[in-house]
Amino acid sequence: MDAFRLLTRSTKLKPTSSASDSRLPSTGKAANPQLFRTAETDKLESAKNGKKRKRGAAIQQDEEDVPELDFFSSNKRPAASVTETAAATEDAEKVSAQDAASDDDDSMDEVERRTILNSHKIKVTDMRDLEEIQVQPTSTKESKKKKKKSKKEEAPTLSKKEQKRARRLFPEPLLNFKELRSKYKISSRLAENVAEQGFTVPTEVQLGSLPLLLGESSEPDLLVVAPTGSGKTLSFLIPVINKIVRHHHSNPDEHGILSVVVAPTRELASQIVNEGRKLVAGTGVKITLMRKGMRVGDNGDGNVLDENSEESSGSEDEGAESKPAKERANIPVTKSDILVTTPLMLVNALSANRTTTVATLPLVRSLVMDEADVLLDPLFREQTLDIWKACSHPDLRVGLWSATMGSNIEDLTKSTIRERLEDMGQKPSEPHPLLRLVVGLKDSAIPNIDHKLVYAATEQGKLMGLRQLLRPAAASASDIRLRPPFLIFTQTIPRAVALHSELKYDIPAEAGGSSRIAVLHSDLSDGQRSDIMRDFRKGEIWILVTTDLLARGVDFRGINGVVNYDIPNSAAVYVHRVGRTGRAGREGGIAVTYYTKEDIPYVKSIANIIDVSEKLRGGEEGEKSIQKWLLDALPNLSKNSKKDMKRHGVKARQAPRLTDKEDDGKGARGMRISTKSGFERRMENNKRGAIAASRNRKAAAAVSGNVSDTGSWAGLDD
Ligand SMILES: Nc1ncnc2c1ncn2[C@@H]1O[C@H](COP(=O)(O)OP(=O)(O)OP(=O)(O)O)[C@@H](O)[C@H]1O
Repeated sequence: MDAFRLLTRSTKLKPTSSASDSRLPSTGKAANPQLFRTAETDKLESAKNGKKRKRGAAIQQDEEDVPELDFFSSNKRPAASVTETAAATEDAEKVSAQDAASDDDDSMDEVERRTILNSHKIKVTDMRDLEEIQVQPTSTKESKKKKKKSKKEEAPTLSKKEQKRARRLFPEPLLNFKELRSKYKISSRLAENVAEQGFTVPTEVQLGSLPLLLGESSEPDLLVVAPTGSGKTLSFLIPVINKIVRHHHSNPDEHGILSVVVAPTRELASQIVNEGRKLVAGTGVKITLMRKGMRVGDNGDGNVLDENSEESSGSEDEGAESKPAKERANIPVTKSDILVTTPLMLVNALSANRTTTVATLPLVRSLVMDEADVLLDPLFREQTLDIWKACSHPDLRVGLWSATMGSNIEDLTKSTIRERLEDMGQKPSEPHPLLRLVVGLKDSAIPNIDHKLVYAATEQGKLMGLRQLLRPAAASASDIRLRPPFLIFTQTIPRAVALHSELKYDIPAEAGGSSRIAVLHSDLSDGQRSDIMRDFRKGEIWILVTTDLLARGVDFRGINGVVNYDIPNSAAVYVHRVGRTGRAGREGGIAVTYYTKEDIPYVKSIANIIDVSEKLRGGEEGEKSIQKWLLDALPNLSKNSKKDMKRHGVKARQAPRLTDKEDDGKGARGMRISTKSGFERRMENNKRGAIAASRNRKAAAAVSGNVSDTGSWAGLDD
């Protein structure tokens, strides 16, 4: 068969049975959030857990007690639970401390640890040079002993395999959330706040990373690569908050920014603050979202944060920065412990919009980089490194978290840690390792979603395919069925705008009309962006057209699917985009990727990711959507073309930015997103609406007393 015809065959589409509708992410039924485990370790873990439960179940919740999760909203907490009462905290500290004492001697032997970590596909590695590991062994007692064994002489002769083995660590895993208090002695109020989230089982990344960050060994610098939606936020927030609670106890007079969390987008930063607020309630720790106009940096009295400007939320106003110096001096200064920020926002604040040298943040002991690979990518690298270097405390620990991490990022991390120490001329109070924790296969997509790679030939073909997708009611058995809510990704802002204006009249008035579909991108104001995010989370918007702005980190729990209307610029972007569905182990999410003739050179890396994800999932060869013939037939991309694609996307879609006047909402000519004019579609839509309304009136008259279900999603009728 001719190679082109071969390539243009779409992957096999499995009809989605109606039964699968009942297990959609939006139905809110959270499965076990762990992606990898075996029956053998289930038994081992429950045996261990059983032993502990007998001693007291203050924090661990039983399966039956778990509240059902809402249609992609955040967990609700009873108002009373968040009131900050110091007395209650103290009482709880005493009770839980008694519990804690009874659980002390429950450590596992190395075989058990290995079994559990391996079955959850958790791999912990010491990233330092072998010589360093021998001089300063850390982590578990056993690995310490091993490494002490005259490794000095052995090191130069070790084979690569042996070196790998020497670096491998098997720390104790966290079996349940109760252990946070009983074994790791975290603040009782924090432990309660975690328990109130209603989570029953720690996810793999929590299971592996929390003991490393909370254990007795010296806190490491940590690089974590774990699947999308696997609970990394909780994994870094718990240790950061706990460290600050401890700090407040031991240094009651030292207040200021003790931790900085950096995230690439405002949407993600604000989500981290929301998660953080649930965890800090009643602990005395304060978490703040960085906003324009806030004053931060060393004023000689530690780090200050001008909170007056925080109230200027959402708007683009210049806040305190624009106020005369006299007025600014009178602004009451409140101190925050955790600052969550985008890189540019903090660097601008530290350097008066790049007009001065970057001020320091001398009290910061923890720097968390969420989506670290993108923060250290050339796009943000300079700003992120400036922040890293501004954190001048010798005992700073860094955490780098993402679902994807190239080896170049690991190298950059190692060299930055080294350079920073050299520049400072001051040694940390105790030596500590740089560890790497990987869950599953590095840089792979989650195995619990269905991937569909669909050849659409042309731009028009994609639009037709998408419209087909919007009509689940009319779909035949062989079609893909995707129920809202879902996200649609495009390559550029003009294309997102154009696709939105093309689709918005497709939604019948009786189903909510154009208000059900929205577009979100970085050209919108802060206020517009947060309104759209809020409405999508509330379920008022069903379809959100967006750019890679929302590709990373953003957690809409009940999203049923993701449509890559334009193929992603890299395999990593694919992993993050599709990871917006299938969060916390939810099954039933779908990721549809359309590709055209122009895209064929770029599809192989995506097909490979899908192939690996399907292998991780297991199942029959015939059930896989990526067949071997497709992988063999797709061309490989050169290194340079990959780089070019990562930077600019598919060339043909790089629409020159149109001015507002020129923008007809349809993007550049050759790559227009349009089948009919907006006017034609509006007229058609009005006509459809009138017919449907008249049909409804007749039906309502016939069946009196029955409430019509026009608000629910039944697809878009022709
Ligand atoms: N142990 C748990 N059990 C069930 N749900 C959990 C657990 N831990 C976290 N979650 C939920 O899982 C969802 C995803 O978590 P989070 O946003 O931290 O993922 P992530 O690993 O940071 O993903 P991404 O790589 O996409 O940023 C959240 O809704 C969170 O509340």
